[in-house]
Amino acid sequence: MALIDTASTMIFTDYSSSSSSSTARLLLFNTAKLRNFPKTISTFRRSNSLQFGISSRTSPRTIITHCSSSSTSAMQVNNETFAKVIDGKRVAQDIREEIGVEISRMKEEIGIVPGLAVILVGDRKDSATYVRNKKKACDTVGINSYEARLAEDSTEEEVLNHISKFNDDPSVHGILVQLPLPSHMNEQNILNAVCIEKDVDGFHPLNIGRLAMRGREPLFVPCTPKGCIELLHRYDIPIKGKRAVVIGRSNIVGMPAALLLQREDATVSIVHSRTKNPEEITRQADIIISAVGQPNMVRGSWVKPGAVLIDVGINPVEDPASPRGYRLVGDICYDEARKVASAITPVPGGVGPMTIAMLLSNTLLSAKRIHNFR
Ligand SMILES: NC(=O)C1=CN([C@@H]2O[C@H](COP(=O)(O)OP(=O)(O)OC[C@H]3O[C@@H](n4cnc5c(N)ncnc54)[C@H](OP(=O)(O)O)[C@@H]3O)[C@@H](O)[C@H]2O)C=CC1
Ligand SMILES: Nc1nc(=O)c2c([nH]1)NC[C@@H]1CN(c3ccc(C(=O)N[C@@H](CCC(=O)O)C(=O)O)cc3)C=[N+]21
Repeated sequence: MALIDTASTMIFTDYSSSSSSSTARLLLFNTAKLRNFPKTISTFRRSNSLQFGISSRTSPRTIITHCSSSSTSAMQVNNETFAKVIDGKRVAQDIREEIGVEISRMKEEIGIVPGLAVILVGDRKDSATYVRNKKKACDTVGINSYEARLAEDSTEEEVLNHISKFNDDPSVHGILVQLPLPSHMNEQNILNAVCIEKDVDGFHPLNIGRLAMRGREPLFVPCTPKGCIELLHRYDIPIKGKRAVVIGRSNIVGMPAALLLQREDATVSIVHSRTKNPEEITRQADIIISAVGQPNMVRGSWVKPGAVLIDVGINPVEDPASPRGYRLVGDICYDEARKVASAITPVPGGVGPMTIAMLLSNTLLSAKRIHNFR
């Protein structure tokens, strides 16, 4: 268990008020394995003996570090140029409107309404929130949503039965199994069972394999990496011939993001937890996509002047001033990096909303393909 005192908490809060603080101390949760954060934090709050800490169910590691902007703080008020903010929330909204128009056209012309089925296993609060948000997003564009909720102690077979039912259901065009799954389940078996024509997450090995191969086309591209590239396109940020660095190599974000950048003719390097001197590599990048799950890991000094920064990380950090008791920050130390970069995505309001927009887009794409509608 880690402890933090009230004084540190105060300094931490100062950081959120951004421009006036030159040095801030943050309590950093190691959230790579801590996606049930609202639950975890409410657990902290119930504890009398701790201000906050990491529960034993999650990561044992609490890091306290600095995310300062001291090298540039002298110029903070005057003469400072800030990176353009890549507004994922706005772009996602535009995309949703475009999708809504297409869905109406499809319904009018062939009487088909796309359907998305989500399978949620267990009672993680964050997963339940994501699933609720996906359902709301479906409602706003006119996609029918179907949901299967299974108890934490369900068997793999029960999950496979639901997948099989949705595979066979003609009103379902997309199937998403919310991750992570309970640890007693074999994620590979379950993701393999989703038929590739309905694999709107793009996590099936055949879709990933095709993404990796030249001359092959996946039926679906994973939503988060697709959203990152879409943001670059919509902001007219060139990728071809650029040096791109992806931080993180997970199956769902880092690895497919690197493959997509390569498909866009970037020269790609991948930084992971075993990389030595990652900042030497990131400093060469024209484009950085960070998907690590370490709050504020990428400092201003890691960034080449003028680079474009896409921050996938969603990391909860304690914030007593926030109604939820925490707030979300990215992997990139935003206040430092925006003084060096030419463009940057915020957290929240950057990649997150794009992930959901891409899920809707993949569901529409699937329904169009299945019904041969152009
Ligand atoms: N905005 C969105 O829509 C989404 C956001 N996310 C967020 O993105 C982040 C990453 O998610 P995900 O890919 O699923 O996470 P994973 O934990 O699966 O992967 C994290 C990756 O980061 C690498 N890594 C961990 N620590 C370091 C370090 N200190 N230096 C360099 N690399 C490191 C790991 O390396 P190694 O392989 O060596 O272990 C791993 O490849 C999380 O914050 C998650 O919440 C995720 C999905 C969607
Ligand atoms: N099968 C599967 N597919 C996924 O795509 C998948 C998953 N499992 N498991 C969990 C991760 C995480 N993820 C996010 C989606 C949206 C936001 C999002 O909209 N975030 C908002 C903030 C929301 C808030 O304020 O809580 C934002 O960044 O602005 C974040 C994260 C999808 N994931």
